[in-house]
Amino acid sequence: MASMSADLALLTNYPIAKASGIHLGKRVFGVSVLPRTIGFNGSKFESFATRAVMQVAPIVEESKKENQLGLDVVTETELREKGFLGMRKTKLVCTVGPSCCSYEELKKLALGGMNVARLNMCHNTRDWHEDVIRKIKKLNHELGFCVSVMIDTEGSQIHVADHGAPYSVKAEDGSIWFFTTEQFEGCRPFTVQASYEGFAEGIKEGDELVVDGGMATFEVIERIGNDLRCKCIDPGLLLPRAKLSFWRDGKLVEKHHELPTLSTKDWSDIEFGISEGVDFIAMSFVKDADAVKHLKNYLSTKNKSIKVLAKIESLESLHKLEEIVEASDGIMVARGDLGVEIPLEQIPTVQEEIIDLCRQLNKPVIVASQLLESMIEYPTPTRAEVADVSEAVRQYADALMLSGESAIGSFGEKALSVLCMASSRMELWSREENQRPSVPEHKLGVSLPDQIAEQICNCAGRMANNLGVDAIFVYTKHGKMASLLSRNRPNPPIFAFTNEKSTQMALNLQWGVTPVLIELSDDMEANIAKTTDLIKAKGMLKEGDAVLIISDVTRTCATPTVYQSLQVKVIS
Ligand SMILES: Nc1ncnc2c1ncn2[C@@H]1O[C@H](COP(=O)(O)OP(=O)(O)O)[C@@H](O)[C@H]1O
Ligand SMILES: C=C(OP(=O)(O)O)C(=O)O
Ligand SMILES: [K+]
Ligand SMILES: [Mg+2]
Repeated sequence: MASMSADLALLTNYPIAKASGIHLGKRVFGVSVLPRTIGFNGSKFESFATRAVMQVAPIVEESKKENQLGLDVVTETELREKGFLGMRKTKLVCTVGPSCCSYEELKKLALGGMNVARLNMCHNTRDWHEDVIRKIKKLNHELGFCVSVMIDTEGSQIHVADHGAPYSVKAEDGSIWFFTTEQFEGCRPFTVQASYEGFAEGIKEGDELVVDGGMATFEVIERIGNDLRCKCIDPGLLLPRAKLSFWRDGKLVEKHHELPTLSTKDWSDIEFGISEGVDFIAMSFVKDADAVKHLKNYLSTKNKSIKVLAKIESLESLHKLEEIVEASDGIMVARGDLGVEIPLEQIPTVQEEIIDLCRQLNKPVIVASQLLESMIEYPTPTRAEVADVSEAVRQYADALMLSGESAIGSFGEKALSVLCMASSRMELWSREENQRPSVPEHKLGVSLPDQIAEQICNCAGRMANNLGVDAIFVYTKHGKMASLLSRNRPNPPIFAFTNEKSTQMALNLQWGVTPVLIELSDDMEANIAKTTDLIKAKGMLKEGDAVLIISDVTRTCATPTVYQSLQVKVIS
């Protein structure tokens, strides 16, 4: 007879237990929990992080004094150290949690290359989130960083269940378990609480209940009111807040349509985000374009330019992928929940399809969840994790995201430096050896000016590569031209000069774009002269360097029909 037991001494602490899930997920990941030798690049990662911190610190002070050119301190350091072509293109998002929420810890992540800080509203209190957002704004304001803030809604997670204990619990083969919606304190043997009243609705005898995408599987043997009696048919671990899915005849039983995408709590979190001036709202469990449009309309009535990202994490969202991508300002491939709703072996191809579609439709895309999961616990990643990160970079995702690695892990900074190193390496390889076509076939523009903008950016991308220019400068109000350039994934970095703070913060998520906040006038020649002079004065541009210049703000009365222009300037 099976007994409910805490599994392994290693798994008595919740965060560690969760992290270990990936190692112990028998048929899922099959990586052992044997102590691993730390060698390889361990010391290299460390020295990289230390070096970055040491060298950026004096520049932080300097740039505070005279910062006519709104270039953030981290980019400035990277540019000085590595030159234009050495700049990292892939953007990095870090989830903030208890392991990295102090001012000093956040500063280290900012120095380490965090472009966007993500706050998962599923966890912690309003006061805690407010405190973190204010610290990030303070870092930006006082030390010259440029870290955007994203809140991620809780959404209606109908399939979360808890066994009441803070550690993982083992389900043995043939053991009988009770999944209930009854709320009670503490834990009862063989009893799991489901988070949502209607979780068993539509579920029949013989259906399969799968925990965390395959950690354990049960067969439903009886439905009693809202509750289910189940038999374990594939033993494994139940972690706290485990994700559940139901399967019938090898197909997922879809249930998300039962609840609204944005709950009352989500709306209250959104109001909070608006009042705190966040830059992005990531919507969990998006089912169709309507929810995205609804939130975007709401934000526009409030005159807010907050960007709405749709998280692709359910089968339903895959059915309506194109309309969701079109309606949103960006996408997150939320592999954690997605892996519960589709067979795991489909994740890699689905990820690539989503990334390709986002590029076609010109929306930034983040690849999220379990990128360096073992680093929650260990100071080096598995080789397989580095390969996964590199593959996302090769597929040209705009951004990569850390979850538990930064939120609760002991090696968040190091995990960030692994992302930096692995993405820089793969970007270099892609540039030199990867022959994938750089311009997607899909045409976006409907109006003539939009078509012109798109064609100019497509040509500019090719031209920049063919001419081997050092950098691309784009002058943009709302970021459209900058994103169209980024879409072509050109070799040189794209400097996007804008006079809109919200544009600067939104472009932080876009591949290869360095947003720079600066006063722009109607006189484009004056803008170009001013920005090149400022960059030259900082020693970042020298005689003979070539810059490709694109603008979409030349709609002056003198040249009413010229919407966009493209020129190459060789610095004298
Ligand atoms: N703001 C926070 N406060 C406390 N813990 C957090 C916070 N954000 C994230 N975490 C922890 O980090 C883990 C990984 O984060 P994430 O992947 O965003 O959440 P989830 O596991 O709920 O999908 C969470 O399970 C939780 O334990
Ligand atoms: C990023 C994800 O969402 P969350 O962490 O909010 O569950 C995910 O499911 O992969
Ligand atoms: K969430
Ligand atoms: Mg999720």
